[in-house]
Amino acid sequence: MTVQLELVSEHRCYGGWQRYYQHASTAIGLPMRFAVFLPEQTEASSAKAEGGQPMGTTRRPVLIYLAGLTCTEDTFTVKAAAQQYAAHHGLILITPDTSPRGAGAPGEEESWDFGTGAGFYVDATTPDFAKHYRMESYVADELFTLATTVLPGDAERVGIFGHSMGGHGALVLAQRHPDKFKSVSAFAPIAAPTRCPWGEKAFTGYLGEDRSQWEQYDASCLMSQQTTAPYPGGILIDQGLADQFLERELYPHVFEEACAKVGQPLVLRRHDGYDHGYFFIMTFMGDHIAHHARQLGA
Ligand SMILES: N[C@@H](CCC(=O)N[C@@H](CSC=O)C(=O)NCC(=O)O)C(=O)O
Repeated sequence: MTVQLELVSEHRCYGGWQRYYQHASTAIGLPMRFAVFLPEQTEASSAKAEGGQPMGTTRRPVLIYLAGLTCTEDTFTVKAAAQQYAAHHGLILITPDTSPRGAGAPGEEESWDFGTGAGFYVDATTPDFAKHYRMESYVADELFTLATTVLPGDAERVGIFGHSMGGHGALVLAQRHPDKFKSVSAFAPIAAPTRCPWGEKAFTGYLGEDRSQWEQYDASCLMSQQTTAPYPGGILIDQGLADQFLERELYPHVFEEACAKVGQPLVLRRHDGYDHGYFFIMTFMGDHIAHHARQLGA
């Protein structure tokens, strides 16, 4: 596979490197951007990066983070305080943008909860969106492959987590691709998108009016249909109780019920006073990265 990754910028960080890349995405059919933190355990070097060669010789576990509505690859990178924990455990952290940019689909710029910045990590099937809005394929196939071939990630040790729309993405992609993602966690995920306004709007636009098609991208529906626990090592979810979106959009109790029904171990922690933002996320980031490090054998 010949892949041209354009290094947009790199920054020394906790003994490793924080990098931003752009590339021509085959899944999306447009340029895409992602950020990656390479811990020093990958033996990254700026000389190798300048030469455009794969950097690092030691394959390390990878953790993919999916961000929420309105975010880019930069949001988690600068706001979540995650690199210090990844450096400690020797984990590679990768976070993609949240949608195609400049797809030209009708209505994609009209609202902050649909279209640009709101790809919902699905492969769209409606005619207006099917060509470029293919975020499931982008994350689970293209980014996964980049992370474990061009970048020095270990393909057998990849985990996934995310926040809000990205928490939904993590819980769904993990269940749809358990062969690829060996650990999963989420911050304030949209846990039952077929029941909430954000999910109804996105799924109507990306998947069409037939609600039976939506269930394949609803973490709670997927979990309730499992015959055995897909993640026997456990799933971790943190939820703030002062979250402004909790009642209307998130429904963590529905996912909790689905896990109980199929015997999926779940640690769902509810925290007084925490809202939906990155101060909440950074508070519990160390626990999430430790959860993945344990399950990935980092
Ligand atoms: N613009 C919106 C708020 C958008 C918002 O809160 N986005 C969240 C994710 S929400 C679910 O996916 C986010 O992560 N924002 C980035 C940040 O830096 O906080 C509004 O007007 O309410």
